[in-house]
Amino acid sequence: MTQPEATDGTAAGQTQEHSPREALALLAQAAAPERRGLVKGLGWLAVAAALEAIGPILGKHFIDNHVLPRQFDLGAMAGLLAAMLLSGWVASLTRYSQLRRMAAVARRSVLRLREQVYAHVMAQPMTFFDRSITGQLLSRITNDTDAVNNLYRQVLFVMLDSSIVVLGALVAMAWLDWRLMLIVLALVPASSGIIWLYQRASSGPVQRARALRADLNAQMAESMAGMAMLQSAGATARFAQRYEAVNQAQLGARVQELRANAWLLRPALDLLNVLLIVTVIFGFGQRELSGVEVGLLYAFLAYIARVVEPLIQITMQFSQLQQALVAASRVRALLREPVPATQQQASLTVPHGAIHFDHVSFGYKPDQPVLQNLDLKIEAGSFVGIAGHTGSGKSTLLALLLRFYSPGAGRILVDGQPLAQLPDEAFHQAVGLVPQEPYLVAGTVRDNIRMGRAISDERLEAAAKAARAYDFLSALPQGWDSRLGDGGLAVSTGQKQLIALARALAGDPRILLLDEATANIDSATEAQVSEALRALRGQVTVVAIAHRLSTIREADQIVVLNHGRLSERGTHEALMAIDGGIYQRLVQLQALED
Ligand SMILES: Nc1ncnc2c1ncn2[C@@H]1O[C@H](COP(=O)(O)OP(=O)(O)OP(=O)(O)O)[C@@H](O)[C@H]1O
Repeated sequence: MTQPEATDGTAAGQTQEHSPREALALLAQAAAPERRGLVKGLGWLAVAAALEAIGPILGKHFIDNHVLPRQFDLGAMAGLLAAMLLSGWVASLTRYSQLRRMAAVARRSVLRLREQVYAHVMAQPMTFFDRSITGQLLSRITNDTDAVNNLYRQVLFVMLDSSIVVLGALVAMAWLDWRLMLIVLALVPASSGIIWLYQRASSGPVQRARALRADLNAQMAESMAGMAMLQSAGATARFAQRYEAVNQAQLGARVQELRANAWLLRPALDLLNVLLIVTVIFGFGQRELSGVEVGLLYAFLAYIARVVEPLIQITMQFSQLQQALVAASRVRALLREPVPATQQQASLTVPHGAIHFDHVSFGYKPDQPVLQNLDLKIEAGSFVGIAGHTGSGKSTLLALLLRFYSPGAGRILVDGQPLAQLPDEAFHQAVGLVPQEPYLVAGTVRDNIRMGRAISDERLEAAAKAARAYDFLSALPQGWDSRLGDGGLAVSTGQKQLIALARALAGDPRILLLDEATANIDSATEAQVSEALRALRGQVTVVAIAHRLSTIREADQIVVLNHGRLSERGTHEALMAIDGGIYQRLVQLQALED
């Protein structure tokens, strides 16, 4: 099948809106089943912040009531000190246990989210994958959901926890002296201003680094998928150079981002801290410094120390937070991609396997018809070969039968029932496919034919016999327990193709589709495939696209497509009798090639 063209990086329908609201909605949705646990956790964090806020007030009492008036009431002083220590410890313990609880909620939420995204992508129609670039899709499922994990950690731990601490300290300060509290409160807009400046300086590099990273992933996935082509074309060095260049650019963008952090963000926040302390001390200097004010000064300095660190924490996480928000909104956009509604009827089955293309038209793009008004009846149990020039629509016809796409006009009937209405299970049971590129999984011969289906060993062997694969499989070093696929035995393309045929037949299909299954195999194996197809006559409807016309020579009916229209139809002999016909010319061309 012709490879789809990738025009842009995003799957269609994926608007690139990166609003924080979208991202937060995603978090809320993924954590929804654990809302109670989260609310409880937040409640306990508030208790911890309140306990922490008590410390400096106790310290103030200690100074004002005991140290300055020189009232060394040992019992009361020990009580105050113990209360300070205890409240600190209990606060730390509470905070630690709640943060652990939230980390677990985050892990479980991301797990759920990843499963949801995967299932959603799997449910997409083929047109979605035509529009997406595999590497970017992979990156979306793995990296972006990882980034959502980060977002959880940051939103829940840094942002919420730090905000609660800041709030607790501000309330305590207001209670002590609201005017001084207002001075400290100025810290919030001042640090927001710094964040804004920082964002402006770093958003370019942040976006660039992110885009380049996605590019790196996409390049890697594409290179792996096309390794044979790259190596045979001697293009590996060039691709490595391209990868290196993007890698360098990504590093450059990251360094720029870190520079903005090191030269702007941290020094500015430190300066702010110093300014604040100076202002508060100056504020005290303006008053008549009575004894009582010393305790207050102590409490305020203690609170400032507590407020500044969480605020710095919030701001320092900002660039990561930005990335995580972008990733989360992308995941949400992916989840918004609509899954087409099916009108399947549970009662339908495929008892025979007769196919009727009832005036079917189809185009991948609305204005470019690929199949035009195709009217074709295929009897149950018959063998039909599809031939035609390259690009004539053969693979497209098969893609429609496989329900990868739906006809634009007309309909496809199987045993008189609309193909679209067959329930998935009945459809997969009824239709077997042998693709052009046979595909082996890492596992034994049995695993490779069974493919996780509940099929008895006897049935597997019968399928292997029908596919003419039994003899060579049994002769492998460990017979049917030999390992194939990644890290397993190397078998020839022809042998892989016989395994693929056995796999398709093991499911006992009513309809068997072959997509250029004999294009890359030797003549001896092709003869075996032809023999197998002959033997299926009367039992299974076979629709075979064959570039190699000898495979379909004995078909009951050969259908020739030309620019998406049915142009000739008949047995090999009948079509060869059409002088100047497309089929005749294709056969002659092939004879010349051979
Ligand atoms: N996924 C796709 N998206 C857009 N256009 C496509 C897609 N697949 C095929 N086409 C276009 O549809 C037309 C028919 O292609 P198709 O693959 O069905 O032809 P074919 O007869 O099977 O060709 P070949 O023998 O080369 O496999 C071509 O013009 C092709 O470019």
